Amino acid sequence: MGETVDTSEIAAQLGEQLIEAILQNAPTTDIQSLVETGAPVWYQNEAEGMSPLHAAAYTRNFELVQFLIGKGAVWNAGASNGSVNATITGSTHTGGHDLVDYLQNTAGDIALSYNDEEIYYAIRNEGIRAELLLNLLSSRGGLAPNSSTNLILQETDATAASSSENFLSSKLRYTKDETGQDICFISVDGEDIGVMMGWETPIMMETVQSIYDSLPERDNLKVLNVGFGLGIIDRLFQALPSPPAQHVIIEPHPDVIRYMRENSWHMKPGVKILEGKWQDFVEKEELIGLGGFDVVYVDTFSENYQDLRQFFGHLPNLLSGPHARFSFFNGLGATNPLFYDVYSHISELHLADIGLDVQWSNVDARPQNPVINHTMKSFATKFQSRTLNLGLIVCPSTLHFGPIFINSYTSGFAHNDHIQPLHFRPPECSHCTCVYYHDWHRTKRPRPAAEGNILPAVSQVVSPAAIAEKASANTSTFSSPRNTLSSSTGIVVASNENPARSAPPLSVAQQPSTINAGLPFDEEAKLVYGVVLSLRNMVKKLSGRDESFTSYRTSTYKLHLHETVSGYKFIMLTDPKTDSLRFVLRQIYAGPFVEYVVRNPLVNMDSKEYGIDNEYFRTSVDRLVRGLSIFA
Ligand SMILES: C[S@@+](CC[C@H](N)C(=O)[O-])C[C@H]1O[C@@H](n2cnc3c(N)ncnc32)[C@H](O)[C@@H]1O
Repeated sequence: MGETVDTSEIAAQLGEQLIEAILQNAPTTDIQSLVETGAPVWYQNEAEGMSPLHAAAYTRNFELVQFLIGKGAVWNAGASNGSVNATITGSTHTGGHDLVDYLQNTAGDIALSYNDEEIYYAIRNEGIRAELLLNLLSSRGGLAPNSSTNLILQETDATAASSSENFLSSKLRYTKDETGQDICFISVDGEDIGVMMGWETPIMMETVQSIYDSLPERDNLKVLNVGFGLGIIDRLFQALPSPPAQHVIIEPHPDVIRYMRENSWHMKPGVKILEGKWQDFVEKEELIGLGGFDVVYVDTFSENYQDLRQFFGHLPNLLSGPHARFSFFNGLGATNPLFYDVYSHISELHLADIGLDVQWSNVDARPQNPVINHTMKSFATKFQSRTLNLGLIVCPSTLHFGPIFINSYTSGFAHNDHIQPLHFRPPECSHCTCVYYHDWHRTKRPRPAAEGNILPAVSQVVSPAAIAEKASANTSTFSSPRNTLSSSTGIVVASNENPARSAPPLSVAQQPSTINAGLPFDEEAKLVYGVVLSLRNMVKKLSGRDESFTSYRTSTYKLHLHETVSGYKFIMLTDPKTDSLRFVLRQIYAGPFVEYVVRNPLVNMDSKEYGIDNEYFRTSVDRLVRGLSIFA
């Protein structure tokens, strides 16, 4: 008997070869012949979740991106480590499910992080095409509703945030946030998830204003609102110069209905409350018999795009005529710009199917006084509202083609296979300003920076002994967003706090690290930055071409560099034996940094007075680094 051939292993080898060739900028013809001879374009490696399309996006090779898409590359690879199981919800209120995380960037996200519109649009358009096709197939029964390639159809879990049934039977809590704004929560797995938050008011205001301004007739309006929540939009409808003659609200949740009753909504003139889900009424005389509506607005919770699309199908029966306006709160993939973009377009196309014309407009609805909690953070992106000819769609999150400020380097000297601290600094500084510090392991610890030499939100070097005591059972502690992370081996890390509120500095006697200490870490950072700049310039001069260096090795450490096209640098120092960490640096940049720093409006990247530290970034970087094989 002949030997068994392991085809998956061969595919993996070819896939790796293909990715490597792309990253090495091999000639396009070589890459094409690799694909022609069987290298799988759908391949996604386990170590980094990288696909050929990711690699082409990293190297900004548009021609290759087009070629790979033409050959069947998966546009949303990375959405969940190869098998897509994200749910696109039909309303805003996704219950905090992130569609991607730091290891789950799609190739489109990478293009976006480079501000590469050409590549981004090629991938996005492929996304629209593929998702439309999958929608069509599923609606004709040609595809199982939980196909692993389709973004929209699969429920990720059955918590109250993603299952309508569970949501409707869970307890809701109405309260005020710390800025005094109304907020409505449910608890999912012990975490409070905002169903509706007062800071979304500007989005609702923009919606009502745009609808109202575009109505040819404003008297005797008939308005239908699906999903009361905090009643923000209903209050705004009621506050119009000519309030609706008829105002129908569909709401199924018993706690919301109780809240409505407590606030006398059942008594308001012209208001009719239909207690139940829209699905219960949409074909019933009770609703249809009320006559066509001039305005229909939908903002539910825990429903997905399939539900929303079903609702679209009923619009011709609900709207009063060509002058009528329809709008919905668009949270389609709102935590990821690519999915958001793809699904905004898909909804537009599906609305066109039923004769609705779409117009979009923008609204910046960033919270003025952001409350730092998980829910708020995941939605605290720049908001966008989109106006329709026959309605208005409001969308959280916006495409980010603005400049991206990134500059990072690591400092310190390695021991074992462990990686040393990371520092980030704004690119404009001619001297080194440390805006982030993270250390995993080292024998020769840096000393604390001189007073006044580091920015708020940048870590202080503290005693490993003190840390070790605190975190004895835990090798990595992120107990609070503004907390101290400790590594099992010592040192530092973070405080995102105002120094005045931070823990008091350790006394000299408490600082055993000084005996074996290296330079103060701010000095060390400057030194590394200087070395990198000099080497970079030297390489450029010597090569006489547009060449850059990506690493160098001494007998005691190895320095890895990733420089983005926009000129920012990511640097790590490791043990000299470590293999290339270029991909890891790229991942830190395209993953945690873009996700939690660049796209986080709470981080002021231009600031020379404040660091960029934040819980999500730190946790993601730590998890990414600790997951590396060299860390094992
Ligand atoms: C995000 S809130 C709406 C917020 C509202 N737009 C406002 O301005 O305050 C979602 C509401 O939709 C309701 N809801 C959930 N599923 C629904 C369904 N199938 N039909 C009608 N309402 C639903 C929820 O109970 C909740 O009150």
